[in-house]
Amino acid sequence: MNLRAESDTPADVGLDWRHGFAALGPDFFTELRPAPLPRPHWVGTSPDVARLIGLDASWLQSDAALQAFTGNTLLAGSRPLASVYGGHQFGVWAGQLGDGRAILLGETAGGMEIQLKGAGRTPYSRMGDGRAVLRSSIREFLCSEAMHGLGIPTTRALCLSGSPAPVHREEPETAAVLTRVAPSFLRFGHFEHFAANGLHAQLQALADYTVDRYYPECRAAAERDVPPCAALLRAVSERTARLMAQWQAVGFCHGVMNTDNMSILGLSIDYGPFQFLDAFVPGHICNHSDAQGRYAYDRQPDVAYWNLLCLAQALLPLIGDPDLAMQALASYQATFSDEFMARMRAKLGLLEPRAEDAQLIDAILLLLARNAVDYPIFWRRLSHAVQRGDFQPVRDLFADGASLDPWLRSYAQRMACADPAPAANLMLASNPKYVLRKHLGEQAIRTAKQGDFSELQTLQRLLGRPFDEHPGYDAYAAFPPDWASAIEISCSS
Ligand SMILES: Nc1ncnc2c1ncn2[C@@H]1O[C@H](COP(=O)(O)OP(=O)(O)OP(=O)(O)O)[C@@H](O)[C@H]1O
Ligand SMILES: [Mg+2]
Repeated sequence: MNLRAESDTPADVGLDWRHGFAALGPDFFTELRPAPLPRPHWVGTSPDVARLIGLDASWLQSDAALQAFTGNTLLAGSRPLASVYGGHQFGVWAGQLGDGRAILLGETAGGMEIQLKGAGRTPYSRMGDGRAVLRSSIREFLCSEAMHGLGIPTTRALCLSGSPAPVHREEPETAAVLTRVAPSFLRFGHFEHFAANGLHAQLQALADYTVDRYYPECRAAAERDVPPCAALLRAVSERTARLMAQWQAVGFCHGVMNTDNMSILGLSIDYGPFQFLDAFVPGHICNHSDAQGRYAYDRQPDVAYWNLLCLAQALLPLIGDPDLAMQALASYQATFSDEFMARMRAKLGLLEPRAEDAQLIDAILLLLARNAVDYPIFWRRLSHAVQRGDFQPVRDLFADGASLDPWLRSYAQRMACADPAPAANLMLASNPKYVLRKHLGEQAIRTAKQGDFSELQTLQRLLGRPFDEHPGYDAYAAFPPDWASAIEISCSS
């Protein structure tokens, strides 16, 4: 088969481009073409994301789209490049990492960057092969769209293609290319790279670009005697705090919160060894490679703050005064707490805040942890219990149902004057019925490896609207099977 990468006329699909990042110049990236991948086939597409970037959703089904988004042909007007970044991995400065396997095609006129992950080696690939495997790409495809369905800021997934090309990880696997979309793929690690190398002019240019393009309100801060970079740090810190609150409330464990996996826009990015909690185990470690539990579920808000300290350190040459940098981070904890409380109140159906809510929330989280209760099922059952006035199905989740009764009495008192209907509606819109449990992703992977993508499509549909009932699909909202606990997810992808 002719792989066409070097020869074909670029496919013109009417996308207008503006290439904001590329305008920064060659210190920030290397221009290169994606490496061709033989005999590609579709694994999944997202018409919603196609519409988001102004792409004809029916064209997305075509062979021309398949070739373009596998990197075998170029899209007219695109300007492929791999960017350079660094990062702290598991708390240790890892030096230059850069994008070893993601190639940015450019930015659409509508302001969305399009990136191919797994599109071949780049100058930043180090020892890697530049590829991504089908297994991990399916997890990223589904989780990106699941997070969006949950209303949590995230990179999006436009499409996923597979190929019989072999890729070696712990065992032989096959290659895949994920096309993802976000306003920007800039990470804390981009700033750290230039700071660590003393490239302050480039650091300034990157910060100016980020402020002008994504945080224009930070310029106005200069008029109030706050340097724009300090205002930027504060804005990133607050977005990150809100993201952490959303992750914690929904029971999402990222698994590899290195600074190169922290988005400068506060998006969830890099769906590697992630997991949505089944049982509520606060110290749960989802990454099999994380022996110390650095990225355990309950450590995530603190890790994010540590990562923000790294960002502050990187921006210090531009901010000048360490006190100003620390002041910029000062609102992190309060922003996290406020947002977390707001999310948990919604989960409990509490329409207006009251001082005693923190106690009610702490108490239920403690009970859930002591009894290792299934986290999504607890909240969904509680929502139905409020709706129907029957709390027995909630009590049934606890080995000793009576141990929940004192809390249920406090909760009933708190809800006493409230009309249950709006409370239940809020709860049903805040407590998803469907989350991408580890075993559901695994089922979709197993069937996809046999060439059957129906399971993936079903999950895509359910997780895209996770608060809806979807009659007939209760099995996807059930307890995990016994074999789920044996699935081990590592950094290998
Ligand atoms: N197979 C590979 N070949 C080349 N580079 C790789 C490979 N796997 C990972 N890398 C690079 O190593 C760095 C750290 O990897 P990490 O697993 O955090 O990210 P990732 O999964 O590649 O992707 P992303 O963060 O873009 O979602 C990244 O910069 C990535 O480009
Ligand atoms: Mg990464």
